[in-house]
Amino acid sequence: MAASALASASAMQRAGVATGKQAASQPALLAPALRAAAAFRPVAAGTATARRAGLRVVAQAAAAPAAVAKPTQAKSQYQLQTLTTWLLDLEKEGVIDNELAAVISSIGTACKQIGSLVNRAGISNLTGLAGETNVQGEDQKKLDVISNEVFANCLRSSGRTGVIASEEEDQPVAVEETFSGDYVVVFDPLDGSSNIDAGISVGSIFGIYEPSPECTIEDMDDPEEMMKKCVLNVCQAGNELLCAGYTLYSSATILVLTVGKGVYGFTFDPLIGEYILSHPDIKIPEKGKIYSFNEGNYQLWTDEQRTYIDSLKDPSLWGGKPYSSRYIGSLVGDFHRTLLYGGIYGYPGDSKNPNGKLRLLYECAPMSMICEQAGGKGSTGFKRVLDVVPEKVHQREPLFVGSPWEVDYLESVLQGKPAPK
Ligand SMILES: O=P(O)(O)OC[C@H]1O[C@](O)(COP(=O)(O)O)[C@@H](O)[C@@H]1O
Repeated sequence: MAASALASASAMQRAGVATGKQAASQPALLAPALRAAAAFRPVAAGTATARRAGLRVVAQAAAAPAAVAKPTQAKSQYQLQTLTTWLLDLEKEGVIDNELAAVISSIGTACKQIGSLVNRAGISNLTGLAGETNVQGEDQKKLDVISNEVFANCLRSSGRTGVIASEEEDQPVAVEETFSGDYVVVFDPLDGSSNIDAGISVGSIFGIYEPSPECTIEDMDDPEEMMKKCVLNVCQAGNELLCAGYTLYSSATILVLTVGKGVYGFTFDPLIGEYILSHPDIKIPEKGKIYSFNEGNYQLWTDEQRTYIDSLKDPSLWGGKPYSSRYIGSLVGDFHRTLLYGGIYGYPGDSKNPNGKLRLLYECAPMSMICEQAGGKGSTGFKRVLDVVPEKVHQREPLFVGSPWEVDYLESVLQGKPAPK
C-alpha cells in the first residue's frame, strides 16, 4: 500500500498541475490516493496510531511519579550482552584494562576458528594423527598442531602478550610482536583431543598472568637468558591468575571465563558471529550427585582413593540412591558438566603416574580458579591447587574439582579426617 501510495502522489505531481484543479475535475481517481497519502503525514489526531501513541502517553503519564522521572531506555529485545560488551563493562568498572580485554578477545577469536575447524574435521581431512609427538611424548593429532598455531597467532596479533606457553610447545615463547601489556598466557589449545576423531566434545583451556616484575625480558637478553625469564614468567602459582577460562566445543561452542569476579558463560552464535551471554554468574551446587573419574585406573589407586569412590557407589550412605558416574575423558566436557550440575571430577595420582596426568599450569590451575570463583573447590587431595607453585612448565598434578562438599569429603577420606557435615 505505502509504496503504491507514494507512486500515485508523485503521479499527480508528474501531471504537473496543482492537484487542486485536477482534483475538482476527477474526484473518483483521487480519493484512494489521498487517503493513502494521508498515511505519510505525521500522526493526525483520531487515527489508530495516534490512539496507540495517545494511550502510551497516557499510560506513561499515569505510571510516572509526580516528579517527571527520566524515561528509562526500554531494553530492546534485540539488545545483546556479548563477550565484547561484557568486557567493555568490566573496563568501565576498572576491573580489567583494555590490554587484558584485547587478550581475552583474541582468545575468543582463536576459539571461534578452532570451533569451526573441529566441527568440519571429518569433512576437511583434519582427523587423525599429525605424525609428530609433543613434549609429553603424546602423539599429536592434526588438530592439536593446527589449534596450537591458531591460538598462538591470535595471541601474537593481539599485540598485548609478552610470553606464551602451550601444552603443544616444549618451551614458553617470548612474543616479538608485543606492543604493550606483555600479559603471560598459558593454554591447552585442544584438550581431550583423543576424542576428536569420534566427534565427542573437546575444548581449549587458558590462563592469563601479569608479567612477573623480576623477569622483564630485555631485547638485549641472550636466548638462554630470555628462555630462563620466559620460564620464570609462566611458572606462577594459580592464585596469581588474573583470568582463567575454557571453551567447550560440543553441541554448542561455549566460552566460560572468570576475571576474579564470578564465572560467566557465553554461547557462540554462528549466525551473528558473536558470543552471547548465556550463563551469567554461574554458581556450582553446594553438593552434587555425580562423580567423574576414569575408573579404569581403579587398581592403580591408593586404598583411600578406592574407599572414596566405593563410598560414592554405596546407596546406604546416600539415602538409598548412589552417585551416578559420568566420564567423557575430556577434561573440559567433564568439568563443564560438573560446574553446572555439581558433584566432583577427579584425576588422581596413581602407582603408574604418581602426579596423575593433568598439567598444573594450563589444565589444573585454570579449572580450579573457575571452580572456586563459582563457589566450588580445586584440590590436589592434600592442598589447594591454586597454592601450588609450578617448578616446571609441563608439571603434572593430581586434580579434584567440584562442589565444596564432595571435595571436602574427598580430602577428609584421603587425609583420614572426619567427613564434612
Ligand atoms: O584417558 P584418560 O587417562 O582418562 O585421560 C583423559 C584426560 O586426559 C585429557 O585428555 C588430557 O588432555 P589432552 O588431551 O590435552 O592431553 C583430558 O582432557 C582428560 O580428562
